[in-house]
Parts: sequence; structure tokens; C-alpha cells
Amino acid sequence: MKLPPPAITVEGCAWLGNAPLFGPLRLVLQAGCWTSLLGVSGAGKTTLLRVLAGLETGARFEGAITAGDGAAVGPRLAFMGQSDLLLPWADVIGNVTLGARLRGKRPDLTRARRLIAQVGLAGHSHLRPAALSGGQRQRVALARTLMEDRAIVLLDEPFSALDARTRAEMQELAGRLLQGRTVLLVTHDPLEAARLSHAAWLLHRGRLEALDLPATPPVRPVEQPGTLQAQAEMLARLRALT
Ligand SMILES: Nc1ncnc2c1ncn2[C@@H]1O[C@H](COP(=O)(O)OP(=O)(O)OP(=O)(O)O)[C@@H](O)[C@H]1O
Repeated sequence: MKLPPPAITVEGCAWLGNAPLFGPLRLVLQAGCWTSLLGVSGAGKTTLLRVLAGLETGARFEGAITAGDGAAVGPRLAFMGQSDLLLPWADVIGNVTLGARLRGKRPDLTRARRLIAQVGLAGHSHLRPAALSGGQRQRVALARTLMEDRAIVLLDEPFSALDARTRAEMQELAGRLLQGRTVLLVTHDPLEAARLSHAAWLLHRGRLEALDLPATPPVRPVEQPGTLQAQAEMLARLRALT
């Protein structure tokens, strides 16, 4: 039986050589909720996300990552990194179904085709990554992440290469398809955090500061006054950082 998406807690400190990067801090991802992490470039957001994913970073981490239900985190986790990590010799459908094939399972091609269509690449299934634009490649990586159907999903700037219209559409698609999962979203875009998050944090000088969000549930419409106000407040907080 599949366990419901758990709360995840990451607690500890990270150093780059002898210099502290972040911590001591405690980040709790509430079960079944989207948590966004913002902060200036170099603040340590990607490092924190990769620590959570159990991946290699340039930093030394001392601390613990725990799931609220006590079960292992790693096998329940899907990760979409800043670079798309597509296999250059595989076509779009081959990349989207990579996870199943690596596990020696027969991929669900119907579901893969549906996801490829949902990210707007229906006519591109048999193209290789080199024939795609940066934004198209990012949508393939998103489809591959959604294909994994995991309880815990870590997204590192997943929509950064997309034009404004496609970005809004992909936010809505990911928000819908990952509803009820435990998601960590690293983003530079206050509007994205305002639309998608149940909780949002600013990582600054190694500490986490809470950011305000509307009381309405995500995905919030772009044009909703509460969304725009949260966006403006987050931008002001980012601009006021010293
Ligand atoms: N592999 C690495 N080896 C050494 N230092 C690294 C490595 N990766 C990142 N760093 C350093 O760690 C610090 C935090 O980097 P990180 O990528 O976590 O920041 P970030 O907040 O995600 O930045 P950005 O918003 O630009 O992606 C930076 O000073 C960076 O230079």
C-alpha cells in the first residue's frame, strides 16, 4: 500500500570549506503542501534542496532529514534540477519514460504521451533534446518528473526557461498534477511562489524567514489581488536585503 505524502524536516548546518553557508536551520515541508524557497543568488537554496534529495553538493552538511511517518525519504522522491539532465541520445518519449526503464519496468506509454501533450509537446515525441529549445527541454524535464508520480517532489527553478504564457500554464499544470504531494519549489520568481505555495521561506544569511501568503489555497490566479499583493511584498523583502 502506498503511504500518503509525508511531512519532511531538514535540520542542520552546511559549510563551504570553513565558511558557514546556512544553519543551524530547520525547514519543515508540511505533508501534502507546496513550500517555496526564495533568496538571492548564492544564498544556498539549491544546496538545501540537494541535501534534502540526498544528492552531492559542494558543501558539507551536518544534520538530519526525516519524514513525519518515519519511512525512508529517498525512494519516494522525484527531483527536477536546474539543468534538465536529458539524455542527448534519447528522444522526448525516451527521456520522459527513463525512470521506469532504469528500474527495469515497462513504461506506461499512454500516460507518458498524455503528459507530453499536457506540457505542449505532442508533436515532438520523437525529437532529441538537441532539436528542442531551452523552454521545450525544461517542459520535457517537467513531464519526466510528473511521470515519476512520487509523494515528495523537489523542483529547482522548474519554469525559469519558459516564456510568460507557458510559465503560467505549466505552473497551473504542475499545481494540479502535484496537488496533495509534498513539494519543495526553489524559485527566483515571487509571483510563482505567491501562486503555488502553502508556505514560503526566504533563505538569507543562512537563516529562514517566513514570507506572507494569501489565505486562499493554491494554485492562485495571477490576477487575484491577494496574489499580486503577496508578490509585491516578497519582491520588497528581496529588495530590502542587505
Ligand atoms: N559544487 C560546488 N562546489 C563548491 N561550491 C559550490 C558548489 N555548488 C555551489 N557552491 C557554492 O555554494 C553557494 C550556494 O550555492 P547554491 O547553488 O546553493 O545557491 P542558490 O541560492 O541556489 O543560488 P542560485 O539562485 O544562483 O541558483 C554559492 O556560494 C556557490 O558558489
